[in-house]
Amino acid sequence: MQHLSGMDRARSALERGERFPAGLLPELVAESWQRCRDIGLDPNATPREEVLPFAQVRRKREETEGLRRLALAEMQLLYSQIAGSNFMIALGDASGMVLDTISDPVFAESAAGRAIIPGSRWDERNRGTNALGLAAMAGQPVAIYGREHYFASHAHLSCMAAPIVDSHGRVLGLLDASCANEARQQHTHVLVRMAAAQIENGLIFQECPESFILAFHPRGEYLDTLSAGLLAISRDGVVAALNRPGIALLAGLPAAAGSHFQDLFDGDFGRTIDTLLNGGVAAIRDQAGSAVLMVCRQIGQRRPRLLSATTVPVRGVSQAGARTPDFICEDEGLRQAIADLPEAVAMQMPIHLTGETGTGKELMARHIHEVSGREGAFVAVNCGAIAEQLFVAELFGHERGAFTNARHEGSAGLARAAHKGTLFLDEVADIPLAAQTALLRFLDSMEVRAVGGQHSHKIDVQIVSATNRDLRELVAARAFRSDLFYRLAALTIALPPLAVRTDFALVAQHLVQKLAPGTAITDAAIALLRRRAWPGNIRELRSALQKALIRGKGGFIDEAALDDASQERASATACPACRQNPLASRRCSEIRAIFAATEGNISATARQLGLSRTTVYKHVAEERPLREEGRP
Ligand SMILES: Nc1ncnc2c1ncn2[C@@H]1O[C@H](COP(=O)(O)OP(=O)(O)OP(=O)(O)O)[C@@H](O)[C@H]1O
Repeated sequence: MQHLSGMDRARSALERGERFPAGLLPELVAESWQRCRDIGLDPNATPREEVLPFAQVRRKREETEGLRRLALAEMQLLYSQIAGSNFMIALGDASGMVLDTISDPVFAESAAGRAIIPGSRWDERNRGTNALGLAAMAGQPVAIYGREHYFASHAHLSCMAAPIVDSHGRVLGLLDASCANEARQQHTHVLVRMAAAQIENGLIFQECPESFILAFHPRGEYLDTLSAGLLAISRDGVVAALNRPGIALLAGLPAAAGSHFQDLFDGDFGRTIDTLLNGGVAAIRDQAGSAVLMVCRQIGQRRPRLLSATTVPVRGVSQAGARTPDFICEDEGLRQAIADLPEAVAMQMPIHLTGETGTGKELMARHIHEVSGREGAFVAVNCGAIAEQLFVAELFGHERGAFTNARHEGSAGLARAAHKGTLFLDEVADIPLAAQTALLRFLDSMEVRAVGGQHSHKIDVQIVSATNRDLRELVAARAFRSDLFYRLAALTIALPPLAVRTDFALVAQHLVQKLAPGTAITDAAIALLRRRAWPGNIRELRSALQKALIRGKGGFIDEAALDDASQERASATACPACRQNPLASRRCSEIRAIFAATEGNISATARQLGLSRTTVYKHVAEERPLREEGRP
């Protein structure tokens, strides 16, 4: 007989409507299954995917503004801690409605990722047993692994949620990390709980600017940790707020807002504050007789002021920026295109980069220099910016007074400056014809002779060139020497336009971290940006994000922080077949917006979204006329 695991037995009891044998499931899960069954949910049915209208999401976001600002900063940090493991971090309101998500792009594209969106409701009645819904109901951290989810269709997920609670014990919101079941990591649960605790502490600072904030713990080395009790207290010694560890440490005492310092601690409030304000650590006893050490974390201000996001103590936000390398290259096509780089640079093959403006040609050239490990300098020459008559002298140098306007002391030239390094010839299509011959001669011999000089110098450089023009066309028009073209383009790498890059989300995330380390950008904001056309490519995205950072005053970028150009694209409508279903229509409008952004290119849309061309076609079929390329 086949051996059945505890979970198999529990699920089979669930499906047959029988009692769940004791001990097979965590108690919270068994109770939740029972409630779901009692309200008639069928575990094998498709869960109700209720998504509330955006106006409601916006209202909720406004109500929870302070919480959201802190939470998004923490979510961004969590994102950087667990990045690369196929997961999503969501902020929910107290009822389990999703307000914002930040996710790994792989998860965002999965069916679950597309279901956990702002406005989606994850309460038990809608989605059966799940971490967000259960944490909302139980008011405590909950992890639901795989088949513990009530609905069989959620069995591939693992979710961990922790409530964010104020000092009255009210649940203010929920933090959730969801991932593919096989990718789950034990420490994620701990990280989520820590992040929730960090937000709770942040809220105390944010909401009590006039109070002293005191940290206490029986052991000094814990005063700086999340285990420390935090106590916000007025100048008169009245407690304004306490965090959860504080309540736990003072168990049995009236540890709540409204109590007086002396109800909790055996010591004079004024004298204790004096010690603390002198930078000291106060060693006192609580009223139950336990010794604690206490320090002051905030001196209350006399008048209230608005705390800006930066004054709220948020844990090591700059780490997020440090983690990210400068060069993002997760686009599959681009990765393939650069797969041969190490061999090419080992053989010192000239590499030619093509791509529209702002697609990252110069950064790629720098990356090539890095890959080559060459010890010399990276020297960039903007070929379009040097006057024709000076080109050869600038590149190869000149002797003293070799020509009118020659620098008095002469110059070794840019090519020699790149000796043992990389010479990057940007805008190479603009090299004057006469200079092309000199360049070709140099590439053949790797020898440089300065204008007016007698001697040649052998140099050792890696050549990288770039242009956003079509060199082949220039060759055909005889504006560029064909032999030079072939010499330069031993290996050609084409940088894709931003609109078709499959790693768009990572590029956006990265740019935000470069511009403002630790600042969160939500999935919804990235989805809107992704739908836009980007003629200026990554450079244009960078300035759009810069503007969003200025507009989004909360220290994060969400949909509202984006400019009108981004919002307009959001209104792309779904196809007639999808219009009735909120989730389907959201996905469909995304497909249609990207289709528009890529100028009706079905392959590019499919590639960017990881869909088949047939699927894309289904959603855009009535958008005639399709381009040649656009036929499925
Ligand atoms: N792969 C990438 N990852 C992260 N940032 C990038 C990437 N590629 C480019 N950028 C950023 O985009 C901006 C434009 O890049 P870059 O100057 O390299 O483009 P370009 O193609 O050389 O532009 P142009 O043709 O106009 O000279 C820069 O701020 C750069 O740091």
